[in-house]
Amino acid sequence: MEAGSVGTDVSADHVIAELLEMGFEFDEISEAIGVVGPCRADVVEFMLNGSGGEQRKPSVGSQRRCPDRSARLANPRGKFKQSSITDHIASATGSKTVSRGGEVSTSYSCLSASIDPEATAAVCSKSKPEPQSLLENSRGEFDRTGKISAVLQKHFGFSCVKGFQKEALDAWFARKDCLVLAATGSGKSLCFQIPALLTTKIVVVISPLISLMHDQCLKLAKHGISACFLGSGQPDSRVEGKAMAGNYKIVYVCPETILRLMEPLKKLAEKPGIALFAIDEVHCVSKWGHDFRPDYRRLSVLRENFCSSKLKFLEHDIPLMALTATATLHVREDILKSLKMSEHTVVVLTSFFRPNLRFTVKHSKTSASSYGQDFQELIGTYNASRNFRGKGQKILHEVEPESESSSYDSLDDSASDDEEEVPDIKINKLAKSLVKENTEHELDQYPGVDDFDVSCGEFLESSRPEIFAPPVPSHETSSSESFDQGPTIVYVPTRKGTVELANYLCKSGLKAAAYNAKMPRAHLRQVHEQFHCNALEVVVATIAFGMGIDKSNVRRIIHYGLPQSLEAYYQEAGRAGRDGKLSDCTLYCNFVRTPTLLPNKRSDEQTRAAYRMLRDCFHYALNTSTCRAKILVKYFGEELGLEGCQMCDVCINGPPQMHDFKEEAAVFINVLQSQTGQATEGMNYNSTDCYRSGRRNFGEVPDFRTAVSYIREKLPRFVMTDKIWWQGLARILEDMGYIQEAAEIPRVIIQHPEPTRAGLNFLSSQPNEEGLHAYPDAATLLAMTNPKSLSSSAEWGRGWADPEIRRQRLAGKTGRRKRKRGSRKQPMGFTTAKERLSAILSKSKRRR
Ligand SMILES: Nc1ncnc2c1ncn2[C@@H]1O[C@H](COP(=O)(O)OP(=O)(O)OP(=O)(O)O)[C@@H](O)[C@H]1O
Ligand SMILES: [Mg+2]
Repeated sequence: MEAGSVGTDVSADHVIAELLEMGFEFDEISEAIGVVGPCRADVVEFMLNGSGGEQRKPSVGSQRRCPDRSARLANPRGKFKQSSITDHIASATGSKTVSRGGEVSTSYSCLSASIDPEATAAVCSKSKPEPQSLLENSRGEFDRTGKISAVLQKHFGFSCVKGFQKEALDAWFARKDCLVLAATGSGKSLCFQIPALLTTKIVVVISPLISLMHDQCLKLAKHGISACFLGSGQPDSRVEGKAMAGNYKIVYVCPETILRLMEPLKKLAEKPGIALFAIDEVHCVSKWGHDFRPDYRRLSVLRENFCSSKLKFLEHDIPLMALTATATLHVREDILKSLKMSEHTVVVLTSFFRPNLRFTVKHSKTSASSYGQDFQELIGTYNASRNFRGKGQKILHEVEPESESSSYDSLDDSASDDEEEVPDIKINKLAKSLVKENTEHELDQYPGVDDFDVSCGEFLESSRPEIFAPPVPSHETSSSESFDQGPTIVYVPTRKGTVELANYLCKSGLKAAAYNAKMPRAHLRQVHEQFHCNALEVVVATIAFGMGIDKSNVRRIIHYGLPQSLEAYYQEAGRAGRDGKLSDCTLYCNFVRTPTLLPNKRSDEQTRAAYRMLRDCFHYALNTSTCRAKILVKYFGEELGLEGCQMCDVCINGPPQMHDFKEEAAVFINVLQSQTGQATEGMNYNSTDCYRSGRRNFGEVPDFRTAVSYIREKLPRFVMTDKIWWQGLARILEDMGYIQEAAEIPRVIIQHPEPTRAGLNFLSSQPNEEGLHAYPDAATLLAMTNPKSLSSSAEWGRGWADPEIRRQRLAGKTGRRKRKRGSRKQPMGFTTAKERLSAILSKSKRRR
């Protein structure tokens, strides 16, 4: 709770609006205001603790009872009253603390204003005495609350820690291992930075990216805290030596390096001591996560080596604190196990919901030919705000008309290297040389590229720490003024895409730069710097740019192409709106193109998991009926309540009309049933009886394409239907549990669907069933509304009805697809691909 940051001077109306937004009931608020007056902190305090002692918490689901909701919905962009992360996470959302033993507690805390010192003491009293160093500056009298408030205020300018930060700090005080799961931008870094300020010991932080370590060290130095980072490149013995001698309060180390530094770290643990090992972005530990880094997995050495049973000088094990914003339940379990975290690990879990992020999905070809349509609005926005700002941007307009000179591929080599030139010209000049190196559709597979040209660095505390001004309450800025400003990050899948799109945006007058792992490190570093000092409007990047980046005013995250997982998507989207103000996260996805996995070495098990993640992501994009924020947090195991976010495209537009898929579903399942030779009790659906003569008649295995081709051939009313439409139906039936994938490794689109028992029951009972009503997904809607065929298979289907064409095609003479020589896939047919399919057959036989 930000006590005092919103003072008593704001009107009662404002306080009421804010607290309604947070989810409190109107009656409660007005009762509290009647007692304590119109101060938000006092009102919350009263509602949580004051009236009858009963704690009440706002439920996320009830967050949207604000009376002005309809006005906001009508004009969400203009007069939207922006909610802030600080409001929702610091004050409103209690964090759940769960020990691995199962103990759960919920807390609402503001150390400086409303915390109950006895409650805090209760946590301490269960633990051993405080470390000596914690007592040093307080004349033997330990005042944890006051001390935390003091360092927080002194170094960071914040008045209080958030609930989940306090939980994590409590775990550290109790010397317990701790897993912190909190939304992007919620402030996880403070959980491990504050301990460094409360003891004479050192905090060691394991972090996956040099750029991330660099940014954090730079900020810490500005806040008067000495720090250094040790990357994986050429070691600098001077910085490393100083770090291992305890000269910096916080030492950031990449996982590869920490494994090399085990012996020096043991000495450091002896003197001056290691207060904590923090493992940031800990989802990188898990093979089931989206950013698996094998070296993260070896970090179990920390628990194994830095315990009192191994190091006799230690009075207790050095606590581990693992932190992430994107870990599913499966990944969380894997983290605890892989890092060998203690049985008593405290799990601090807060909401993953980001109330100020507005999610939208749009259909697009996501190719260079669609830039014009898709980026028109973005270009217009920046150019309009530049014109509005007038003079300040003149220098850029002078450059832009020579449009060649502002694009990557057409800069003049002879341009002077004058130091005084404007930054975006410098970036473009540098980038020009990169174009040739980025012409392939290569992919950046891991965000974990060491994207800086330095492998270590030291950051001494500045003598006059810079105190960041506390965030400006959102009602004090006009949303229409602030929304359009602030930078944009566009994520594209390929390196070539970064250069092409950045080039296009530059030509359209924007200050844009490309960023991918193949570019020279000097360029990457420059883009980082330009981005952070607001010299760039748009960074077009692969996944190499993202994790942990903490720039407060990013207003838009655009994904131009489907990410590989919802974890990656939410992680990247989490770069937006870290100041708590309304920000847009737009995903452009080609609904009719089947997404594919990035080339990568994977075991079968990992491939299966990777396809599952990609499928979940595709289904998110195709969804037309469930709030997007709801799907996203559900993915991380959280329920958002019935109302949803009320901001995403689905909440705003509402679901499409339901469609009765009964007839088509019966036909489809019946054909599949015949393919697999499954018997159905009492099947009497006349229109499809003709397919029941056994699968040998038209296919040897359940096969989606064969089934659809067969339906189009046999039932004239379906001859014009598109494959995309049937894929949509298959998704619905799979969701309902009527069909399942028979292949060992399910892909994004079902390939070998076989009816389940429930599907067969539907088939036998369906003449009496009322209907099979479902929302068509986005691809199905396209197929229903688009008069043109979406997939080339529609044409294939049309021709298929002609016996002669069919004969020719089966003979491979006029095959629709001419496969490259050496291509692994076999042409579709009824007697081919035996090896590949026999595995499926035997699996489906086993199941039966
Ligand atoms: N108690 C607090 N009060 C106000 N602001 C805070 C507080 N704690 C952290 N912040 C601010 O929140 C912002 C985000 O913090 P941080 O980078 O630690 O987020 P994060 O949770 O690590 O996000 P990510 O998962 O994206 O890395 C920072 O700019 C920080 O200053
Ligand atoms: Mg972080």
